[in-house]
Amino acid sequence: MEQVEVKDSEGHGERGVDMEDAWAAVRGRLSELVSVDAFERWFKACRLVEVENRVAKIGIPNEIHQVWIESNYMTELHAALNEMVDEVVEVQLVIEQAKVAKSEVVQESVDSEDAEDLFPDTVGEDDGIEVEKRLKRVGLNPSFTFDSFVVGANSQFAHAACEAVATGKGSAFNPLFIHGGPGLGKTHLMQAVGRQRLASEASGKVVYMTCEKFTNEFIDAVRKGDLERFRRRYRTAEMMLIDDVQFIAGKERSQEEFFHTFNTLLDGRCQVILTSDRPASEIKNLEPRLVSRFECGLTVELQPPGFETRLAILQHKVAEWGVKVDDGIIRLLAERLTTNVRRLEGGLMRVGTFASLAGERVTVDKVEHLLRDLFREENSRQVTIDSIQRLVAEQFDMRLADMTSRRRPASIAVPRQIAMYLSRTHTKCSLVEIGDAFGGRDHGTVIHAVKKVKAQIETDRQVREQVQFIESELRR
Ligand SMILES: Nc1ncnc2c1ncn2[C@@H]1O[C@H](COP(=O)(O)OP(=O)(O)OP(=O)(O)O)[C@@H](O)[C@H]1O
Repeated sequence: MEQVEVKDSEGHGERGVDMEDAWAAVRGRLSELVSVDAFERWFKACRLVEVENRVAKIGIPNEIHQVWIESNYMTELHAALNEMVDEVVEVQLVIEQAKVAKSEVVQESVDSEDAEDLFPDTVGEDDGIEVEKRLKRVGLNPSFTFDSFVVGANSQFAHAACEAVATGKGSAFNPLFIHGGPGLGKTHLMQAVGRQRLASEASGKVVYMTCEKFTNEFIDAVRKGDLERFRRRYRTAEMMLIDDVQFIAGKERSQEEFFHTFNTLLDGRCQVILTSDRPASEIKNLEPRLVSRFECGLTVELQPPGFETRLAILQHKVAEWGVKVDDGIIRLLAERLTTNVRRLEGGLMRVGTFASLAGERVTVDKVEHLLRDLFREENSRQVTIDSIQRLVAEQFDMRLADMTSRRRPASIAVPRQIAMYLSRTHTKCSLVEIGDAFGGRDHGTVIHAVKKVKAQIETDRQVREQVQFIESELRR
């Protein structure tokens, strides 16, 4: 095999070969050394970052790739690098998360002067490769696609809205505001829209950024007296994806700038998608005019997936990653890891890696041991009647003791009924146990409270919003 010579970390070797060419050669060799499946799954989204002093750095998209490649394919990776590039003594896997990669990309673009660099307008001869390149450039994670997102009742509406925006049928959903707890797929769905736009429109000007990044760049631009360039860069986008918008809370000047950027983008018919860990109206210290701008399109929520959906997500990941784990173990993970999808992924990865390395069947005891920290955390996150009572008392500014007292003014009775309703819907406690926890009330009183609050949620907006807010706090 002919070797591609690589000498420095600037992307060029003595023969002017850049990292992309070198990696293409390594990929070619790797595709001969590992199965087609493994190659597609584990090496497609990687790149050669540099080779310096015989140490090769390989950029990988996430921790899962790291565990998997380190456990299974280091020999092949070494061999391919040695044959195609240079004799390397060490291979380092470096996680290039989308959010981090994006920052680097944007920074490069600042240096290279203006907005044109952010949005390459031409597509090369090979559209497929071009799309992958553009994904990287924009900072989108190649694995965040619609195909890899498992839809359940918890995400149906958000998924449908994102698909509509991606296919151009949701232009009225502007901005699209996606909120929900951590690890529930907000970034995944948002980036899937960006990906589709990039894949379908040759000149789609897509920008992905975290709100933290926006704020930092803004502060930097103010410091350098370079606001004009900052504005030029962001106000010419056709699709703007902004992650973790809650980060802007309490930052007055950044909010001011954000407000104007936002207006310019919407006036220019740019599609804006925002994600947040809570609804706009619940972001503390967010200017009311921004709240109302965020709410003027469509707001969708991602909720934690139910058991069936967790099971489906795990089954999908098992197939996608090619891990070998018994169905019984998959069910166990779906039963025990309930808070979010990131945890499900983490649990499955650990179990799958053990199975592959140890080459033995994973037993329930082994899972208990391997995932003991995750299970412990899940247990401590369990919603209890006590945690509900505390939260409701805090929200309604009443004494905790009144949850169990006999006092009956509406300012106490109404929150107490809400707390009973939440105890019934968010814990596995029986009516009798709930009655006991509320000062020894009988189960009929609990049934009455649950019915009443249920009806009020349907008819009374204020009660509905109060209950929804407490529910979102319980999930944190
Ligand atoms: N429905 C789903 N189907 C398949 N994978 C999912 C699903 N939901 C989430 N994931 C996966 O879970 C992980 C976490 O998702 P993501 O980063 O989008 O969460 P997030 O809501 O943006 O979290 P955070 O607020 O912490 O940034 C990702 O690897 C994502 O691919």
